[in-house]
Amino acid sequence: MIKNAERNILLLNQARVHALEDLHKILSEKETLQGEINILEMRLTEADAQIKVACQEKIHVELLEDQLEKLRNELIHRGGSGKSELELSQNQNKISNEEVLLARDGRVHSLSKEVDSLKTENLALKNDIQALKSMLSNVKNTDERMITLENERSFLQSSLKELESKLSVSQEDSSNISTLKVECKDLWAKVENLQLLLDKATKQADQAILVLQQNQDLRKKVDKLEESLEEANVFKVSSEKMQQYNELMQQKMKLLEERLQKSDQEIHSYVQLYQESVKEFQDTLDSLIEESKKRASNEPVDDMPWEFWSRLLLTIDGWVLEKKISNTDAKLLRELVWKRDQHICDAYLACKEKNESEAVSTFLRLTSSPASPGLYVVHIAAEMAPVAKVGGLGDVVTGLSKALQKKGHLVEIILPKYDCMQYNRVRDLRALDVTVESYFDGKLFQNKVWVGTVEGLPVYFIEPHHPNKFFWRGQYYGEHDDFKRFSFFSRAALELLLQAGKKPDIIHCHDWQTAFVAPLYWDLYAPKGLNSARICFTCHNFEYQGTASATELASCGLDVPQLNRPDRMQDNSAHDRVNPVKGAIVFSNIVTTVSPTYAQEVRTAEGGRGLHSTLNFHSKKFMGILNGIDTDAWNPTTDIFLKVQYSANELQGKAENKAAMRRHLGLLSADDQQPLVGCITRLVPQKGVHLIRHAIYRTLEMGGQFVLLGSSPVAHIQVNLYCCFVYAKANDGKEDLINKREFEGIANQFQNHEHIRLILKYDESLSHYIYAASDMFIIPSIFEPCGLTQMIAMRYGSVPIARKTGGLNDSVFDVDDDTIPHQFRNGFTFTTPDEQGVNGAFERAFNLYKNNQKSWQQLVRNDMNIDFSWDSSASQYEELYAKSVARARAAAIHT
Ligand SMILES: Nc1ncnc2c1ncn2[C@@H]1O[C@H](COP(=O)(O)OP(=O)(O)O)[C@@H](O)[C@H]1O
Repeated sequence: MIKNAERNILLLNQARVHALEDLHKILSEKETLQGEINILEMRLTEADAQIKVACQEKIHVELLEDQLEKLRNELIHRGGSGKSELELSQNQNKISNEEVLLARDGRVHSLSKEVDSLKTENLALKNDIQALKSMLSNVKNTDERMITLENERSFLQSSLKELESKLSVSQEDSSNISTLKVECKDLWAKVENLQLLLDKATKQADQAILVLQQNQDLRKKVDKLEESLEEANVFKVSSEKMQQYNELMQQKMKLLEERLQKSDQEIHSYVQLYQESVKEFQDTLDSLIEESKKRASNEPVDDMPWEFWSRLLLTIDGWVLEKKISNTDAKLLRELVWKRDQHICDAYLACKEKNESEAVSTFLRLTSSPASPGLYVVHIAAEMAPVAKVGGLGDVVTGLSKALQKKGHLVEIILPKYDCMQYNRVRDLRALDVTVESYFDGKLFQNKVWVGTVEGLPVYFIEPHHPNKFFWRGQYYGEHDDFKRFSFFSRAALELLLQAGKKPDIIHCHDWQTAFVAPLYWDLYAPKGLNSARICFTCHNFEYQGTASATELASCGLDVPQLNRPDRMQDNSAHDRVNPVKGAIVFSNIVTTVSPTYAQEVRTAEGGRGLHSTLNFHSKKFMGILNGIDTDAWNPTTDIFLKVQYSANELQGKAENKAAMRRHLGLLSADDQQPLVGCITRLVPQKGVHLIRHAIYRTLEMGGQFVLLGSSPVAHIQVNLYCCFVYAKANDGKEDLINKREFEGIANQFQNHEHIRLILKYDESLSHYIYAASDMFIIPSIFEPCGLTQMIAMRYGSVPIARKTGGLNDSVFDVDDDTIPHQFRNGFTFTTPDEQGVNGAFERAFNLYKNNQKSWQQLVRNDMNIDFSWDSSASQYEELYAKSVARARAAAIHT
């Protein structure tokens, strides 16, 4: 701004100098013209005087002519009476008349000549006057111009003064800013110091609480001892009373024993009844499952041409002849073909892209377990899209389950029944007529069990009847008792499986919230008979480990001294704390994370958040599988949230969504070719919030538009400072609060801006719309376990600009990276998470968009055609599950 102002002042000064020069010229011109006018006026007066003299002489001449005429007439008159005398005198007169006439003629002639010359001079003078008049009017015009120039000059001077004052104000501002920056730095340093102090204080407070608790326990014991001492004293005083008291006590004990027996009998009968109903429920379920399996396996596939079945038979025959399969296997396979069995049809279609030996083993799998074509997988999770979704975890649970279901496995999901769920996305929700009792804090609590389908998947919702109303909090996470809430849920979920007599092959738990399942399963539930399963644990983000004071683990019935050990659940950095994620790594059969690059990163000290040594120790069972996306839910050709559906072959629809969204958000929509950058994210430090902020300003500088849809993981973060503090302590939420506040500030700054819009909330439908409307999508994460937004963005034709980390490194490949084959290049990447990194990638993206629309459109089409479905990732999970189950079965046979 200062530079602009200075440039304007310079221009104004130049204009002022020019105007003054013009003024001087005009003034000198005016002076010379005035001189000329004066001379001409003098000459005019002279000419007027001459004209006057000439006129007088003319009058005189006319008088003379009259006299002459009169004389002539007299002569003629006299000539008639005395001619001879007269003739003489006449002749004399004639001579004298002639002389007079001659003289007169000469004068007349010279006079008329003079008159003529005067006339011509007069005429010339008139012309001169005319010319002078026109010059005079020109001069007047110049005068007017001069006046307007003068006005302009004064106006320019006033704006110059204004600019000068602005300049001084902005100079003051900039000096203020620099002092503010210095102050800010100081403040940050102070904040950091305070944080350190806070951490210390928190640790001390924790220790103090422990000591306090121990003190309280001791005090209770002392109180009890004192009480019993007093009692003993009282009883000592009167032994009679003591005897009576003993008798009374014995009677009471008898009564109590009788009542206990009765209630035991009652409970027993209730338990029996309950077990019967559970068994009934399980039987019906099993028969339904059996029935559906039978139906699935018995129902012939009718929509395949006979040619298909014949080709299949010939393939099998070929393999027998080539001795690739045994006769018995061939017989079984032929039978499946004759029955036009769905599984062999699926197997054949799945093998299309595979080589022959892979195809043979796929077919042989059908013959080895014809009765059970798939696995029984139960997911126990805290999120599931779209009913209960905070971030990617929800998407993964639904996407992976749907893909496994498509591959022929039986998949079920167990979720908490949150009050804030999207109930309209659950079909046929109903409460079962049974309740499941589960243990917590030394007591048993009832759990109501609800069932319904979500995206075609069977889901069980657990509603605990616990006085703390664990899932009636209006939000999913961020409560002070999250550790209790989710350890309770993990145990209740296993209880449901046990009491319903289910025999899953795989129990798949996710993130710290359901990580308790792994130790609970092996320590408590396998011994109780729920022992058919292998445990798979997926960590979607090692940032969140849910550590808590070791004593808290006892609430869900786990043995604290047994588990708070360095090789089990003890946190690697705080030995009085337990770490659920570490527990799940130790106790699970399969441990995965959500991308191969992230799997490598978390095995290093920088990336593992304290768990790298545990992961390295258990590396044999640990691997990274890149997430997919649910391509049904994220499909621009069918997406109901869009203004217009579109596909890679018909990109006009995308442009229409862009125009409609700009109108919807009140952004300027004059120029279709103005690039629109999108960003949809949780506003947490992991996502590179400072780089998102930078990207907003950079977009503006480069002539683009920016739309941010950002949510805070803690809904009440702005309003409830106390909760924030609690959350900050438990989950490092302090920075989230700062980020959220900062973005609120930026959102306000750009409230009515024509190129920027910041929407700070969670909005599923708007997210779809933004993916469709944007041309580019920024993901500048500091670290990113997998990231789904880059894949969704590409599916909607929005080209990603991403930092090379974690799953982004496994899914976004730079258009200018020569080490990557052309067909895989799909976006713009940068390595260092700083402003230069963002700028470089941004400039390349903007450059291609603005200068080479043809290539850009091709890139968009390529991105939209990439297969990000769960298909191949689900196959990897399938393989891990199958291997683990096979190992367990083999081990069972050997024992
Ligand atoms: N503010 C928001 N409104 C709607 N959806 C959001 C919002 N923020 C993130 N999402 C969605 O959450 C998912 C983010 O998944 P991912 O990229 O794995 O990040 P994370 O799980 O770390 O939040 C995507 O489906 C994205 O569309």
